[in-house]
Amino acid sequence: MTDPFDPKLAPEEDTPFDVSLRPPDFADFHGQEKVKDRLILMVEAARQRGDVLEHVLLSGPPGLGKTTLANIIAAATGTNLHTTSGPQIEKAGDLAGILTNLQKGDLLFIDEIHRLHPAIEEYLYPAMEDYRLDIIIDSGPSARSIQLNLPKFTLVAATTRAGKLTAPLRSRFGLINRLDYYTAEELAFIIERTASIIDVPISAEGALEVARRSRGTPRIANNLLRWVRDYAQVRAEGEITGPVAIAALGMIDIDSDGLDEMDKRLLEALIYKFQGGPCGLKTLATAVGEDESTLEEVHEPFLIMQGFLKRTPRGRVALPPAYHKIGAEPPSPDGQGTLL
Ligand SMILES: Nc1ncnc2c1ncn2[C@@H]1O[C@H](COP(=O)(O)OP(=O)(O)OP(=O)(O)O)[C@@H](O)[C@H]1O
Ligand SMILES: [Mg+2]
Repeated sequence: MTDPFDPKLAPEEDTPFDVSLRPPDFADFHGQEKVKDRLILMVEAARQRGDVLEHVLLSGPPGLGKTTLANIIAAATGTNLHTTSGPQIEKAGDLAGILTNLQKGDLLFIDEIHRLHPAIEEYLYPAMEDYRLDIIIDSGPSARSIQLNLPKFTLVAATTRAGKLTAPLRSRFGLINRLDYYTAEELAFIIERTASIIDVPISAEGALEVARRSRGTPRIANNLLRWVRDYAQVRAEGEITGPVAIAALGMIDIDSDGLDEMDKRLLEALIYKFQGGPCGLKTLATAVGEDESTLEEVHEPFLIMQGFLKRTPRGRVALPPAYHKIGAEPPSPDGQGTLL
């Protein structure tokens, strides 16, 4: 059952809350040091040469800062940012409209680029490589191809599914950056920053307790913080201390590892219904009543990173910590299951 108060159910779209919390520049963007260093260097190199920045791909699970970084890159290069997304570009004409509207040096941000239609993707290749658009007008015998020259622009693309990108598209990016989950310490820092923006007192211990339960994800950390603030205001003295954070997050069934109800349901299904796996994604998705892509993009990467689950060619397999998490006995190493 879904809990209507689960802050993780807050819309994925950026709410005004989200926008006001977005770090405006590299200095305010905490964590992802490697990615940040590379981007800062690229921006500086382009600036010194008076050139346009190379195309950049940002990949990684939802809520880790891809859109935020695109905005920061635009601010750092002092260029106009045009934002669109894979599913929004339905026809080649939509892409042509966007590209022909760009001015030299502009930054085009395409979110969810893995959802771009393959036929449209092909128009993007010459646009990215040679700043040229080949479009076909008319159809049948009178079909003609015309070429338009585009201004030199930078494509910043984001994807939660880097593996789904075609090789030709991937090879056209100067730099591919994978964002990783944040450590609890990094998230605690981000939480303290957010707390000061929304003006709620928080202790170091309180920030760390929220951070540990945030699945390595700043968006979740900010959402949980919002809930903990409400709790602290109504049930405590207003300050978020360690015990206040623990009690607040316990009330919405977020456990000490940040696992939510769907994560636990997934592990339970895998262990109790499918004897710990291997179990195919489709079967698992049906068993827990969740969409396959949500399991694959949101729940699994975190469970894998935490060592609860592994993906094998034959399907998903539960690892010993998963059994402990749901209070089941792991199978003995000799392969004789002791489950039932
Ligand atoms: N490094 C960071 N420091 C501080 N806040 C951050 C950081 N990264 C992300 N955030 C916060 O988390 C929120 C979500 O980030 P963002 O929208 O950039 O994620 P995303 O990777 O684009 O997610 P999606 O894949 O769902 O589009 C932002 O509003 C921002 O406030
Ligand atoms: Mg985004």
